[in-house]
Amino acid sequence: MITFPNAKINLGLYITGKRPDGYHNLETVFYPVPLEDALEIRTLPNADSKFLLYQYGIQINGTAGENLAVKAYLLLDKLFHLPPIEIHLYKHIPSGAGMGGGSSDAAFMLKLLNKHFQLDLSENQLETYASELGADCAFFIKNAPTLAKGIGNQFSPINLSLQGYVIRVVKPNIFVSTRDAFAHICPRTPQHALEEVINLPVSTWKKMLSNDFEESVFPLHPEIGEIKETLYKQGAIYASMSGSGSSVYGLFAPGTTLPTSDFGSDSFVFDGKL
Ligand SMILES: C[C@@](CO)(OP(=O)(O)O)[C@H](O)COP(=O)(O)OP(=O)(O)OC[C@H]1O[C@@H](n2ccc(N)nc2=O)[C@H](O)[C@@H]1O
Ligand SMILES: Nc1ncnc2c1ncn2[C@@H]1O[C@H](COP(=O)(O)OP(=O)(O)O)[C@@H](O)[C@H]1O
Repeated sequence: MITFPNAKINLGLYITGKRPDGYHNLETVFYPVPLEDALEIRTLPNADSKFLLYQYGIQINGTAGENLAVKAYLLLDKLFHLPPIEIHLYKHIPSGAGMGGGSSDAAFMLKLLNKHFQLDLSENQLETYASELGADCAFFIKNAPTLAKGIGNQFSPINLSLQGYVIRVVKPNIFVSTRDAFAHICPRTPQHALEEVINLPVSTWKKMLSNDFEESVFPLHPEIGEIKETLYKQGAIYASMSGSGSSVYGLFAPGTTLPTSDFGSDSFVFDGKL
């Protein structure tokens, strides 16, 4: 059985406070983007090990046991004693990009196992398991535009459609660790309420909507800020870094033909339609 875990972008991201457990409270809107990995599982009868992981496409760091798709399998295996499986993971979503690729693989693995082994888990149960695997992981269960608060795991659905908008995502060859990006942040209350700004026309977002991580990440890596400027020069209505970086996206009016891009041979570029 196969599934296609997609990426997300953050529309606005405000770090509002630091909690006693070291995590940060934030406010953001997660929006799904049609840049997809491919994740396939097959039951392995008479296998010696619980799982075999085959990985293709973009390389990611870490051992098989550290892979979030595997962690998702092991989480449900602990509870439901699943048969051994073979996992094929084709990575298209760059990691360390702020696009939630690893979290998406984990959430889609939970959904895939639920279906494949008929576990009959509800969306709420899947969200609860997903939140054990990463702060933004549960978003990918419903995978619909969501306002997130708390540590990024308290969700309210929002009525927002960017359908038809053209998107360009650029990920330079720079790895920004989410943990390090948080370490340089000074939490504050946002100037404009995110719930309100997100309902305003996209043309107002340039002035009204921002990502607090840009202030901590752009000075360390000016190339990332330059990509945002380039996307505006190319005609983006709104451009921003996604999550804790290092990817930057531009939203362009429906029907836009994007100019040819030259962000350097080291950069990953995705052009698509929302
Ligand atoms: C902050 C966001 C916004 O979208 O960044 P991106 O991952 O998208 O870049 C996400 O919510 C991230 O979610 P996720 O990537 O799952 O975070 P986790 O693995 O749970 O946490 C990585 C590290 O970030 C820090 N962390 C994470 C979330 C949070 N609300 N406060 C934190 O301080 C912690 O130091 C934690 O050890
Ligand atoms: N299936 C996976 N895909 C991508 N990254 C993974 C995966 N499993 C574990 N990781 C690890 O998770 C970290 C963050 O990856 P990812 O979630 O893609 O990025 P981001 O947090 O920037 O959105 C990376 O350090 C990577 O090694």
